[in-house]
Amino acid sequence: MSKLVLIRHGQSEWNLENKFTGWVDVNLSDQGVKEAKNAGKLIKEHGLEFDQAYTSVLTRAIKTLHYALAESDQLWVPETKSWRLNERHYGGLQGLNKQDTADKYGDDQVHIWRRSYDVLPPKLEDDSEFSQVHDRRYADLDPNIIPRTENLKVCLERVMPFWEDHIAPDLLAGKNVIIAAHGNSLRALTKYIENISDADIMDVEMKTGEPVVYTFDDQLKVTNKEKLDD
Ligand SMILES: O=C(O)[C@@H](CO)OP(=O)(O)O
Repeated sequence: MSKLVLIRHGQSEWNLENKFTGWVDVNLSDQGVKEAKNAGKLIKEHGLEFDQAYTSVLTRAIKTLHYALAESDQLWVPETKSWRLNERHYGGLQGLNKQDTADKYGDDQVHIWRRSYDVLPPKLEDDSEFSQVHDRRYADLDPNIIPRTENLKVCLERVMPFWEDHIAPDLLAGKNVIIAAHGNSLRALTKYIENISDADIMDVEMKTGEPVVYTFDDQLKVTNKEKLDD
């Protein structure tokens, strides 16, 4: 039996400002730091011990992982960062205020962009200040693979190779794994793990800083799911 803990990063500065974030590398807010530390406290209280940690290449998720591991006395756990765990790329919406965008395009359109499984937001131009095409952290990625926009379907397609190559083999080897990532990259993983339909995934939300604990049998079937809160 192995355990997998998923944590969405604590509240970010752009969560607080209600801006579409995606691949833009914003920091945790003060509240987000508190949430990340509280996640570590809950992990410790529940006696969860990890063999491997994974996170994205975005500061808000990396810091959340570190606060949670530090708080549970496990900062030593081996960790791997991957762009495949990054937030869903929000395309041309990155950097825009969500309420202003709803006022301009309507609540329904914004809900479709945010939660539909397969509708793509408009593409982000490469010369935008919110583009990642010239970001050094993606220098060894084929520039054509760097997203210009993603929906949840595309996000799931780029998360899955990481599941197949890293996470699933760890769980099958009996390791306990923690992943600190993002609302939508974790919704994508949740869809796969729980076999949620394209329609039903629209209603699944991840709370910031709330650890979700799965227990798997040796065939990688979920035998238990628990959300840790105070
Ligand atoms: O802005 C984002 O990148 C995400 C997560 O904060 O927002 P949403 O809730 O719209 O998926």
